[in-house]
Amino acid sequence: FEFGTLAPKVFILEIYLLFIPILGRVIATFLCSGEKEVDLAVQSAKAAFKIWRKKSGMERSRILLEAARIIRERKDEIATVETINNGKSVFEARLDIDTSWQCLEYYAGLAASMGGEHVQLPGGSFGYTRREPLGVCVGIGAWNYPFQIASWKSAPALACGNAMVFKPSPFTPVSTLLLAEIYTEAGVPPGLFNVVQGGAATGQFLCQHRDVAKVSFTGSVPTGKKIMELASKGVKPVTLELGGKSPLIIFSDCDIENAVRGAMMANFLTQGEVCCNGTRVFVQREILDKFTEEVVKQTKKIKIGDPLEEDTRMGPLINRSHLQHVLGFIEQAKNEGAKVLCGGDLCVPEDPKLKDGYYMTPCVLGNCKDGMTCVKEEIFGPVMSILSFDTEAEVLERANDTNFGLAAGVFTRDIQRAHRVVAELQAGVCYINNYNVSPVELPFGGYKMSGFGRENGRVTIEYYSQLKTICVEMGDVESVF
Ligand SMILES: NC(=O)c1ccc[n+]([C@@H]2O[C@H](COP(=O)([O-])OP(=O)(O)OC[C@H]3O[C@@H](n4cnc5c(N)ncnc54)[C@H](O)[C@@H]3O)[C@@H](O)[C@H]2O)c1
Ligand SMILES: NCCCC=O
Repeated sequence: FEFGTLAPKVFILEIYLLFIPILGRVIATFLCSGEKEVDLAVQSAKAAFKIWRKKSGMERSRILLEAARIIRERKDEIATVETINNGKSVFEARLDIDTSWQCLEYYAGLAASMGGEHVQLPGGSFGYTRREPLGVCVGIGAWNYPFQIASWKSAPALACGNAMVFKPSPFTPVSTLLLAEIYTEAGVPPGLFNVVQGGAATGQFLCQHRDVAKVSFTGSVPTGKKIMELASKGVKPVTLELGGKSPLIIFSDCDIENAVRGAMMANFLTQGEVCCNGTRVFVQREILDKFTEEVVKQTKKIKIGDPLEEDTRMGPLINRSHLQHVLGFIEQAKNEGAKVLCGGDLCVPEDPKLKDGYYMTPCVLGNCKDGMTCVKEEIFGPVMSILSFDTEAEVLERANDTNFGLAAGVFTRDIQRAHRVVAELQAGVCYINNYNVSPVELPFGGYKMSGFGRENGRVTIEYYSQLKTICVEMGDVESVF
């Protein structure tokens, strides 16, 4: 809940109220970091960077492995904090924490093998390249995967020898502090991973800071554009992990049970508040009725309620205004001719203590058409839109008809068709016969307005390092003068 804004260059403290979505009430207030605090954080990261960059890859690797070990050991505690802060089921939060320590382990594994190449030149001369860190990197996160986002950004950054100042979303400020605590306990130099709290103004101070070498951002497209603009003023490289409206294509020759499970995974994790969700579900006409019937049946079975209970699979949305925003999309979908096949209502769980939380029933919309708002815009809530199609060529054209390009999925038993279709899909991450799995060994990121740069996978090393070329002369200088 943001109070006012901070005009650039004017130092006014903002106060944030921290709501707990499970109960719908304030559990804390905190002050945001202003220009002065941001500068202190960057300066302390800069001092830590001087020590860290001198360490060998093996030394950095050992510390990252120790941090990964501590995260594994504290998994339940971190997952509980994440659930209280975000509202996602604790079952799911534990999976997020798993991909977090796995990410640290993965980049610990790469840290020691980072290096350049040696090139022979005429006359015994030679050249070589060094892969060097960038300096102080900034991470800015969204509220849907707070701990995971901070881990996915900091692990490759630190493995490459950088320092990081991270700003979580003001809606979910807590779990990143645990990550900072863990890095410190694991042995990183003080200040190497700093956390500043706040909203847009704090984020702007970070992006504009002259000692910041790079900005890695996860959030919405409109904010991504602003960040790119700010960073361009200092010619700072940016990674943008932005929103999506991804297609999931279900061909009639698929294994229907798997396709239904895939569609559920593609739409209802974290209350549907997932960037890469496959919310445009294109189903081939021959199996439309059967698929729809089964998806609706499964959706109605999702247990909504206190996300700290083991068998809950859907908790509250992040806050009241977002809940209203999502319900507004459903109202508009009805007005535009979509049919609510299930859900889409406010939900008051039986437990009286949850009565003020931000719960809704997961929704499946039928009779959807390409031009409807629910099909075109990112809803970021538990709302699946089902569309029918007849041919492969037609569905490809329609699937790609969007400015977003984060993810896409296809379900079919025809292996040739599967690869032919994903080759044509304009999306950074494509799934064949599954959806929303995130192995950290594979790069993650978008095409088109869903952003650029990647997280995870070997390639991300290139987004957190720079290449130096050294040219060595073994003979005399042959001057042209
Ligand atoms: N592609 C991905 O990996 C990915 C992952 C998670 C979420 N997302 C996207 O994030 C969005 C939801 O998250 P959100 O509501 O937190 O997004 P948001 O853009 O509102 O905010 C994201 C972060 O940016 C900060 N911020 C806001 N304005 C800023 C500014 N002018 N300068 C600097 N920082 C600023 C916010 O405080 C927050 O920390 C969705 O669109 C979703 O698809 C993308
Ligand atoms: N598990 C990856 C989710 C990132 C997007 O919100």
